[in-house]
Amino acid sequence: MQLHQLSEQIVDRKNFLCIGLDTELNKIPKHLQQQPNAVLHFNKAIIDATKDYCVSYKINTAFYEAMGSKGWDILEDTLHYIPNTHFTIADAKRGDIGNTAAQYAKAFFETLPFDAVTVAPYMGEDSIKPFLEYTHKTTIVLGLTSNKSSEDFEQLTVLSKDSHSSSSKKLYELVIEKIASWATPNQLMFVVGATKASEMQSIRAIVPEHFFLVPGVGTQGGSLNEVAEFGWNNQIGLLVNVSRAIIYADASENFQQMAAAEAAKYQSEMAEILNRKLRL
Ligand SMILES: O=C(O)c1cc(=O)[nH]c(=O)n1[C@@H]1O[C@H](COP(=O)(O)O)[C@@H](O)[C@H]1O
Repeated sequence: MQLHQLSEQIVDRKNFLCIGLDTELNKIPKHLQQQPNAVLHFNKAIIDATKDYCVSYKINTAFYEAMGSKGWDILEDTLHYIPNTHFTIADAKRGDIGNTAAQYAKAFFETLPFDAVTVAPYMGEDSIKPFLEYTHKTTIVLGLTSNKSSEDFEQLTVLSKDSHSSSSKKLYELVIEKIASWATPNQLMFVVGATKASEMQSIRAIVPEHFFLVPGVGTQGGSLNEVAEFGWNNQIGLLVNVSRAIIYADASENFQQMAAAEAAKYQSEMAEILNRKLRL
């Protein structure tokens, strides 16, 4: 699925919710933990329960890599279980020199049929371009991340020079501005954390047309209304990820109903925002 199709799904399904499948064996309901292939079983149950309330699933590869080769099989089986009406993201945060980046791109876009992959931009152009060569896929670049440590590097003020002038900017602003010139908004998204909603407005001014992947609503405390207030663009432009607050909504035998109820709550808040914004 490409980004224009994701926009259509958002309007049709009346939500811009991405559910993060950050599954850990010791956090899933106790009664499932002893079953063979418990993590896959849990993921399928969560997808069955929530697919009507979201438009996307994000599989954070770390949770599967941590399980060894069995984990990679579960990741693959989970991906194939997701309906093709949903936008699929490999949250892998890759970033390496050109020939290695080309192998990462092949891994997530060819060997595995993900629609999108997250990448870390700090090794520069040759680490991103191999992903952008897949013009029918989406590359999601970390912009301003939701964690406190984004202060360490992303938020540093740097001097930006070209042949005519120099000005000071935040490093993440420079990164977003430069990378936006490497591909069209049809194949490029930026991660902007929901915990950084106030900065979202100035990022929108740099990239008015791009989709943002917005993690940090839910357990990390970001506000959905603030995200909609500051991150909205004229094509909606927002995909909000929630992981733990939905998938671990309940640890009892009712976990599916409770995950569905939590996802439905986000969906209806988003439907209200869409109604309000699209009427303007
Ligand atoms: O790229 C991401 O998805 C990401 C970027 C970021 O700035 N902050 C962030 O939390 N994430 C991811 O988004 C998910 C957030 O999970 P919850 O806090 O449980 O909703 C995790 O998979 C994180 O790795």
